[in-house]
Amino acid sequence: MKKLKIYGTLGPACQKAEVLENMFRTGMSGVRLNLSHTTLSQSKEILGQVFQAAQRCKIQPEILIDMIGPEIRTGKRERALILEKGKSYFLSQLRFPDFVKPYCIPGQHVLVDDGKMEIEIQDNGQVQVLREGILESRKTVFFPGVQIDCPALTEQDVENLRVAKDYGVTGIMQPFVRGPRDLAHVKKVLDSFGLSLKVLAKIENQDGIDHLESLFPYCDEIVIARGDLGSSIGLCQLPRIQRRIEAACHKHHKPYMVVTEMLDSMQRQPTPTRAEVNDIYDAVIRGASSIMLTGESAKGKYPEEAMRYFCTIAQMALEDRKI
Ligand SMILES: Nc1ncnc2c1ncn2[C@@H]1O[C@H](COP(=O)(O)OP(=O)(O)O)[C@@H](O)[C@H]1O
Ligand SMILES: C=C(OP(=O)(O)O)C(=O)O
Repeated sequence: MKKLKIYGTLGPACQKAEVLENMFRTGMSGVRLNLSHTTLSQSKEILGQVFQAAQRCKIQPEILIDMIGPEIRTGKRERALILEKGKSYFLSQLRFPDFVKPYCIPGQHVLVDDGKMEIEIQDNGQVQVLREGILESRKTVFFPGVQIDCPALTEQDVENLRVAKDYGVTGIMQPFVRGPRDLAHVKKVLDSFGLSLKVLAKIENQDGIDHLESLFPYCDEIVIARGDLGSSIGLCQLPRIQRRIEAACHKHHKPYMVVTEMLDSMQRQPTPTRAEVNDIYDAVIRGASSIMLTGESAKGKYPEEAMRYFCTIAQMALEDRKI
């Protein structure tokens, strides 16, 4: 049986070598750097700490970079914007990228930050808040029912790939894969830089689901990216779609990762919920090849404790999987 890989997302909460060392000691196999929030050259210090911590634990760490790709996000902001239910705000306050402006027509609903917030576009350059929340920097934006065309890789992505070798990157996560063409394009860019990195295809919308099996020859691993996937297909559909993707991967012997909100409550509390411990055990016993923490390790209050729970439960499920 193959070893389970366990990842943590890098961010301000875990950027100390001691914190990273504790995470490696409890069983973390590698890290993911989300390049929607930073660049490789801005992450030199944190990656240096990753290698230092891994070396102390005699681990060769996996370094995954998550590309910007066709993902749509709000702009950077120094201070969070509180969006109150029922209130109106200027669209410009939300800092959507310019290329989505033609789709901002009155009546259009938009999900923000993996659907935590929802707004409706109005006819006076304003939006009304349907589901309230706090809008921080660079959060995901999803227009239900609208096809927005974007390139597979942005210029920033290509620049990050150009220097990937210098930073010890071992794999790339391609967001919102819409079909084999996206992965063929990624492969072409990797080849042009002489990179032979592992390619992980993130399934985040209906296009990805519809083309799933045709992606298998073009990637090393499938990622069930439940954050954006939940917004795209509707949260109530998520469990059945997760299981369908898992079944297709098993049928074709394709490794897959399960990710997002696996220990979400541990961003704020030192212990997980019963549902979360079940989710981790279930994902591993059903055959995930890897699992990953996101906000819990990147910006949560308890990154080490979260990784400890994550690894302990995953290890237990892995032992039970042998039965
Ligand atoms: N490299 C980083 N620098 C600063 N903040 C980060 C970084 N990576 C992640 N974060 C923070 O942690 C949150 C959760 O991480 P992640 O799941 O990767 O992002 P998102 O949910 O935005 O896709 C991000 O929204 C962001 O607030
Ligand atoms: C991991 C995910 O991607 P991102 O953090 O880029 O939204 C997700 O959508 O589940």
